[in-house]
Amino acid sequence: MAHIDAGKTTTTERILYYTGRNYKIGEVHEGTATMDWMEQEQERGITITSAATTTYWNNHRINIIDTPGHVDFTLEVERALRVLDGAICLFDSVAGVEPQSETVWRQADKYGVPRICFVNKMDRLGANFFRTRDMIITNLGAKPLVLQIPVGAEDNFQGVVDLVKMKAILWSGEELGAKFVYADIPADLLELAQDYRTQLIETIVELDDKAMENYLEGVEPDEQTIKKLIRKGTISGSFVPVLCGSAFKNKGVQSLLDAVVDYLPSPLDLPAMKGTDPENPEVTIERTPSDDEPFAGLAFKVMSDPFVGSLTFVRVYAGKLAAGSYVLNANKGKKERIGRLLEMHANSREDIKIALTGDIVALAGLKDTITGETLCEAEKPIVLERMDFPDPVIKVAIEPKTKADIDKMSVGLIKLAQEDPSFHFSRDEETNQTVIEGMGELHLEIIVDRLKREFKVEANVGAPQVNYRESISKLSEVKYVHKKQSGGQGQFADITVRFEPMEPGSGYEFKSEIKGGAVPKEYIPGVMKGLEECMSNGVLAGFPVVDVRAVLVDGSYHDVDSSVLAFQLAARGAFREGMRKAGPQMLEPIMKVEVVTPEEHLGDVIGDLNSRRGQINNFGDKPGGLKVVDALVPLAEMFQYVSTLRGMTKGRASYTMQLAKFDVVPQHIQNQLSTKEQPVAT
Ligand SMILES: Nc1nc2c(ncn2[C@@H]2O[C@H](COP(=O)(O)OP(=O)(O)OP(=O)(O)O)[C@@H](O)[C@H]2O)c(=O)[nH]1
Repeated sequence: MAHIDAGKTTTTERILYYTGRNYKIGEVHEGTATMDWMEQEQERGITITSAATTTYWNNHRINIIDTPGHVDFTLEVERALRVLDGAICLFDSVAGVEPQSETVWRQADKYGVPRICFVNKMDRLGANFFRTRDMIITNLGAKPLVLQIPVGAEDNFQGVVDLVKMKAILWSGEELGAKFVYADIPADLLELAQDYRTQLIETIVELDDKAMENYLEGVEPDEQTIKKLIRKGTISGSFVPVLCGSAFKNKGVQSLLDAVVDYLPSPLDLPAMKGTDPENPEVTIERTPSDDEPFAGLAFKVMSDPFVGSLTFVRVYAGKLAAGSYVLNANKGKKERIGRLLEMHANSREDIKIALTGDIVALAGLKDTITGETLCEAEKPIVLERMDFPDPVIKVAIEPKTKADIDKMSVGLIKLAQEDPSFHFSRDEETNQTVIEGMGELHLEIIVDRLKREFKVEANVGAPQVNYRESISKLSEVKYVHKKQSGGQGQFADITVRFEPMEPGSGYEFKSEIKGGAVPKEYIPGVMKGLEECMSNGVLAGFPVVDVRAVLVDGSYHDVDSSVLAFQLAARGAFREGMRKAGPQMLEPIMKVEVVTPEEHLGDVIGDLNSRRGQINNFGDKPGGLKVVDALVPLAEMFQYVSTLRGMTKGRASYTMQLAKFDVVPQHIQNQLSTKEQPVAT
């Protein structure tokens, strides 16, 4: 995991080569990287989908997922971190810890994933290992444990000093299979190496009383104990080991692989996986990671596949999964037959008979299972914790160029949405328009491109629009009576609903405080349904409503005329009235933007950000005489920023942005939005 361009794919290619999976090394810039197998990835030199690959090193099986760095594909990082047991966090040694590294670091924190840092690109002009180490402390708030220091840098980068063995490892060339030798530590590095070795030992003996006692008596732990303690502290998150190298020049990758085996957890090191009983969601169930436990696995990715229809990637958390067997989809309560079981190697595959605890495998031809669902042994059902799916922040209208393509487009959109839960689409029956929603301009551009290439649909695309939200600013309580008596059976429902604002990011919640059956139990689902329907359609301009709790406080019913439908209709009425009285407001996504620019363009960059309603938070210096500007800017003002910035700085500045928060839209813009038409394809 890393910021865009730190070298994830380049490093993964070396790993596949050294572990004997590939016989040649694919290069990202030549469009031949194995892991970037999609055409769009090869053309653009970026990773879009996460390919899962299995390989072996020192008698250990390693499953690798190479994640994208671009923020639009954050879902891929999220699902990889949900199912992997450890991560390598890569840094560009010139740029150090970049904004997207911070984001993925926080994501890894959320899932408690132990990690190793690899300071890559040590061959580049301006490489600085120690500055990057310091930034791990200041920017990530983590505790780095330096296991290697570099021998030379830039053109003269030769290898590393291994502080565990107290030996230099020098690579003798830059050719693919680059060979290395162990050598004595160069004299000019001896003192520095000794300092860092002392820091290393003093940190790890803290984890073991016996080792600490010995150390205080002047006896250092032996190599085996050092490794054991580094492993212990890495898994518990006490520190993060830091290594360095240059993937592109084939230096440092073998020792990185050793570190993966030595320090990152095996699936068997992990605590029992928590889940719930599908029949009774309040009951917690645990599954110990062991082949002897009943099978439980999580589907974390679904990919359409030209040969087998669809491939469902599953991480096995407990037990065994055999080809030809039946399992239960615990979320849906449906049985699925495991036809083919495949071990994936980037885009090739191998049929296997059985998968064991800890394995990541692909299942061919599952019928009902989607991303985030649990497969398990039918007699021992469990629902494992799902993963978080980010909500789309932008949308565009699309329309097939010919009427004949309408059906093909629907098929394509359904398939793409199955693969990618951060992509949504909807069809407005009234205007006959299809709107696609995603995480950013690049995300939607790739979707449209895939529609064209994989589903042969040419589409007209409208201008991107922000996915606004609506919320409320104060509490309101309304009584609403739905009554109809004209002809046929009458309808009656009476409810009182309180609408309460909630913390940003808390979504929507329903609660019932009904006592004594004022609204009978069987009608409450009607109220819930009516409210839920309205939540996707706010009262100001029809945007989804968030951060609201609706509490059903009171009501009454009629013995003959009340029905679920009547309560559903009452809830809709209560929603409309209640929201209007609760100080409704529009929210917009605010992006954290970081621009890196040569000093001479700094004034222009800042002026332009100001004109985009930007709030400049910070200035600073970057290596190479560059300036960095941090700002918060509404996403609505950031469309096409890439070309403006390029024009303004003659292509010398770069920027990244990510979602920081949702904030209230200024009133004059809210007024425009409430009257504006929804997006139209051009
Ligand atoms: N000089 C130098 N260049 C490197 C090194 N590692 C990677 N690169 C180059 O950096 C660029 C980006 O590398 P990638 O491997 O695509 O980076 P990535 O992190 O996978 O990028 P995304 O998937 O797009 O986020 C490519 O042009 C690589 O050749 C290195 O060690 N030294």
